[in-house]
Amino acid sequence: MRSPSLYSQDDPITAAMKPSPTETDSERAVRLEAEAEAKRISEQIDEDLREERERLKKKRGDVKVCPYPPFFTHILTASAYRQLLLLGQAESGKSTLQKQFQLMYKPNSLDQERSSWTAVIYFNVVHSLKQILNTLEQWDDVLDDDSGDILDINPISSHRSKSNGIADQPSPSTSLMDSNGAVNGSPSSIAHSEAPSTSNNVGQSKDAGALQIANLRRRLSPLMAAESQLADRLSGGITVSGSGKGGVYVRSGWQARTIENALTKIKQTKRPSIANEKKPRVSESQDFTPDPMVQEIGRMLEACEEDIHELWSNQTVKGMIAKRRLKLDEWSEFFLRHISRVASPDYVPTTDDILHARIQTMGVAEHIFDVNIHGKLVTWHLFDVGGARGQRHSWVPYFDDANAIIFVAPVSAFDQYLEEDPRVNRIDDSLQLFTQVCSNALLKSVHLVLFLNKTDLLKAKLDNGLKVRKYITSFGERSNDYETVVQYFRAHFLQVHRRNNENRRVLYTHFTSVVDTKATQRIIGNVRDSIFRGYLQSAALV
Ligand SMILES: Nc1nc2c(ncn2[C@@H]2O[C@H](COP(=O)(O)OP(=O)(O)OP(=O)(O)O)[C@@H](O)[C@H]2O)c(=O)[nH]1
Ligand SMILES: [Mg+2]
Repeated sequence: MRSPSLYSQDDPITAAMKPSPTETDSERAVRLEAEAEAKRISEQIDEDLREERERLKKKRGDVKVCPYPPFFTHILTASAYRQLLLLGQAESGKSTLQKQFQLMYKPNSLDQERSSWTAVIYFNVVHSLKQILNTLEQWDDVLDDDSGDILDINPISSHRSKSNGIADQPSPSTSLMDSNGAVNGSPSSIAHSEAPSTSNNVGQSKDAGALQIANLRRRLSPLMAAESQLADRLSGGITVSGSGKGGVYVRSGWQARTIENALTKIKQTKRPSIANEKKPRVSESQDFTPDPMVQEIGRMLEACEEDIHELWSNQTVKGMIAKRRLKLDEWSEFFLRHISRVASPDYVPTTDDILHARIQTMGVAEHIFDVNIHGKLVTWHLFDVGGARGQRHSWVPYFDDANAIIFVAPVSAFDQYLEEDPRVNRIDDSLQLFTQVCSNALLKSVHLVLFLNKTDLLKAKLDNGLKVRKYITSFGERSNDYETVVQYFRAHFLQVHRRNNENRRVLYTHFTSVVDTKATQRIIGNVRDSIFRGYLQSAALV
């Protein structure tokens, strides 16, 4: 059983990387093997990226012709090549933020890769269904004597005394949102409301419920079998140890490879007609190469749409979510709620779908944008890193040339634990990581921006009655409202910064929900301006 979190300032670097004191020989062997494997893959990626950077340096046309007076030209020329790192733990929202940069500065490129996100979204759906079915199976005997099909009005009562460990798993979850349809807009239309069982028909209704789940399991089994095919397609066949929760890691440029790897090259220059305004527009000129395997899984999804609805609206499933026995990933709910659209035959991911899609970053992915700063084009090289512990050593080679860092910390994660080490609260891990970043000698002059992210999910959790003090004991008796909670977390990050700020640099903080395009793009604009102002200040011009 994990103890509640109390952030400690004691040597967080060692604390973050320390193996368990009770680690057995076999666990140690597994850990060392996993670390060696992660290191090997990471080195290969570093090598690929180094080559790519060399190639880019050679053809660097980043410095644009500038009509400014000579001294100003010098400043803009020197600043014309900027490196921006997105750092933070796994699932914090770095890649989602990168997509917002892409939307803002290179919208066409998102259009070009739109179709490759279909496989990711199918994978997210199939994986979520598997998670539901597996959890149902694990709770089978408990449900027999616990009427799991009756909704619990108190979503945080987790009935741990009966737990077989599932409720303690560190799966990130916004599943609480489900317990209150009014808040999250869960489609009450698909939640068929069965009358609660009376004492006379309890046994019968349980049998019927079990039969219904068994039938669904059978009908959905071909789809479940497709999960590994999708994972293989996305990862290019590379399995990374510690992928956790059955997730998939992808390398830089996976979008192009996914399409390239498709077995046939059917060029389709015209997309199906798009009647609905909300449907995405795929560039007419774009070559679209459907992957037959992904198409086949699309057909399976279409055929199983009713079954997926039935499972998602099943009272036992809803009850388990409400009781937090089933902790679905936050993106699961988004796609299951939109299953009719996702399972439709002419499905093309919307921008919102792409922002909610989940795929783990392996190593470091570089993205290049031309950013307009006061009429000048400055080329930004944005590095989106993998945030899982096994990936973090690959960040260091990028520290030397970094000009700015956006550190992304998910404040909704106060009730979640690291996939890599279920004893570590995610907020603790973020604080430890932020300490490392603030105190790193290579980064002491880097412009530092902090995104306290996933504020939408934090709000939903607090609205659903989740108590911060249950997970963060130092929170004490403070009020459990959104403003108090975010300011409390912010104060902790500011304290870390203050304690590690020999250079007296400014820390810019923003409360964000990076799936919110309008708000995030406004913040990106602020960040861009603050980076530029910081540069001019350091050049003593203002
Ligand atoms: N609701 C909500 N979801 C978010 C937010 N930020 C990220 N997400 C979702 O969280 C999941 C993880 O986000 P990613 O951007 O993939 O996380 P990451 O930091 O790149 O993770 P790694 O690549 O593993 O290091 C995705 O499904 C996102 O859609 C947010 O502010 N609100
Ligand atoms: Mg990522």
